[in-house]
Amino acid sequence: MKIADLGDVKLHYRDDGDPAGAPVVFANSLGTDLRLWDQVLPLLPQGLRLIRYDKRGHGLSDCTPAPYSMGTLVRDVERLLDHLGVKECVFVGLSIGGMIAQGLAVKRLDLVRAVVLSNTAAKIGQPEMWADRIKAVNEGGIEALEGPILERWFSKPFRDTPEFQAWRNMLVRQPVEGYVGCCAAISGTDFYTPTSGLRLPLLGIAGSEDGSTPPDLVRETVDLVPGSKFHLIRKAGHLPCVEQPQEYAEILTNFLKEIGHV
Ligand SMILES: O=C(O)CC1=CCC(=O)O1
Repeated sequence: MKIADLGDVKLHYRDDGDPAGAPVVFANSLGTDLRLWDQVLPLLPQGLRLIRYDKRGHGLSDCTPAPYSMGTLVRDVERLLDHLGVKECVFVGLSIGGMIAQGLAVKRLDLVRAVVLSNTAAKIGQPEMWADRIKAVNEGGIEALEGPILERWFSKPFRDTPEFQAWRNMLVRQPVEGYVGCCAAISGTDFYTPTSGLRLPLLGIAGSEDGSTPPDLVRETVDLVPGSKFHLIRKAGHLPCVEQPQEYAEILTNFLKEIGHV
């Protein structure tokens, strides 16, 4: 098991693939851990260095007291990548992971040469909505909201599969502190202006059934950066890397090839 001790927080991460290969870094969504990418990584080309991590309050990383700020979450991965000696990675971020991707790209262009913004936006939801969610989860646990969350995460057919139950388990076992900590970080984030200034290769990915960050919202952010590409995955909700891993890996592979990362 790999743990990076960053002083105020210890982060759990995995560093797979070719240690000398071009790095690709993956950041997970709210309420999920690095297993989010389990089905995609084996389908990517050989020769890449594949790094993923559990953000603060999630998975096996430390769960520090809420609330968190987006600045803290960006600084965590910045320090993790410095610790690992990573430069010029392709950063793939899903949902809050995609917000972290935007924040990191704006701050550290030496670390990020291209971004994949999956099921994310420069701004997700309104502060009132996040305040309601934080209150509901603090009072009733994640189970209080699991139904609507899982409906946003997955398309109806997927919710009838045995695999669905495992993802539900991941969600409801998520520590409340880490969950509401990250809700606060999302609530306080509006990256429209900084993201508009980015000039780097960018691929946007959306899921046709995504109830959290619908395709039009993802597209709006992707279009802030001239020359960006956009791909809609059908028959998938907020987590297309889970529902359609083959297509997800294919789109990502094509992008990595186009920008000469493989
Ligand atoms: O729970 C949701 O609505 C999905 C989600 C929003 C931000 C994130 O990271 O996941």
